[in-house]
Amino acid sequence: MKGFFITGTDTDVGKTLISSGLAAIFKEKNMDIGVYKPLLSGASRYHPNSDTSLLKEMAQTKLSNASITPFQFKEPLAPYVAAKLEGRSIYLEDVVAHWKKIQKKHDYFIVEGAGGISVPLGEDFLVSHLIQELQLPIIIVARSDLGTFNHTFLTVQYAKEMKLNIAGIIINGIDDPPNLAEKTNPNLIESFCKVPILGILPKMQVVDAQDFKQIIKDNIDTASLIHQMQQNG
Ligand SMILES: Nc1ncnc2c1ncn2[C@@H]1O[C@H](COP(=O)(O)OP(=O)(O)OP(=O)(O)O)[C@@H](O)[C@H]1O
Ligand SMILES: C[C@H](N)[C@H](N)CCCCCC(=O)O
Ligand SMILES: [Mg+2]
Repeated sequence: MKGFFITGTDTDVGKTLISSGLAAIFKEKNMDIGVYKPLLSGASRYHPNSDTSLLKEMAQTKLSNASITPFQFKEPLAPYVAAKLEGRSIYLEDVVAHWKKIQKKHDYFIVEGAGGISVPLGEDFLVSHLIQELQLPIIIVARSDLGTFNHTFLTVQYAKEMKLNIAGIIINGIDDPPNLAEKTNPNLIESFCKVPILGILPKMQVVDAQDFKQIIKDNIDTASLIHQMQQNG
């Protein structure tokens, strides 16, 4: 399977906005793109603002909300914990079984995890283990401000230890004008992590997914991402 797994240094770093924007850009290029956000906590997959709905709408896929997100949980917690509170147990093989069903429906996929790369998703697995199963290259979404170096470095080291294929890092939410940490972080991250920065995205005053798609186009070499997707798999 070809595509990207969008992970991050934390929850709320912009994975969904970036995943849905990238999916919309690939769709515009006539690519047959699907989305998968297997575990959603703290929202209903049918709510118009849920990760699931935004991904589906931007990718313009016919996949149902239930197949994009087979597992949903009420509480806004790590999926493993949210599942436990409902007396449920989720196993990696269940998530992979759903993936095997939907992956036949599109040529390319954007997959979003939940929170950061080591968040517990189920009984026996973290986000990183799901990535190993899906065998997709990862894009790491990181914050822009002070403190992000440490989170990003640790995420990259862990991803390397887990033998994941890292396509690059997207730094999201830079201020206008950028503060001193935001100005110096990209070079610092690139030189110590030895992973390419794919783009630096500004903080939006009013968040709109279509406008964000344009921001991605303006700041990320999406043609090169498409090329990478076509080569992989
Ligand atoms: N560049 C940005 N400018 C302004 N707001 C942003 C930006 N990126 C993300 N946001 C906002 O930050 C919030 C978190 O973004 P998003 O839902 O994409 O995070 P996430 O990493 O997918 O979180 P989760 O781990 O819950 O899936 C959202 O309200 C989103 O609109
Ligand atoms: C509910 C939230 N929006 C995420 N999907 C889940 C985030 C779990 C984070 C767990 C942690 O790193 O402490
Ligand atoms: Mg999200």
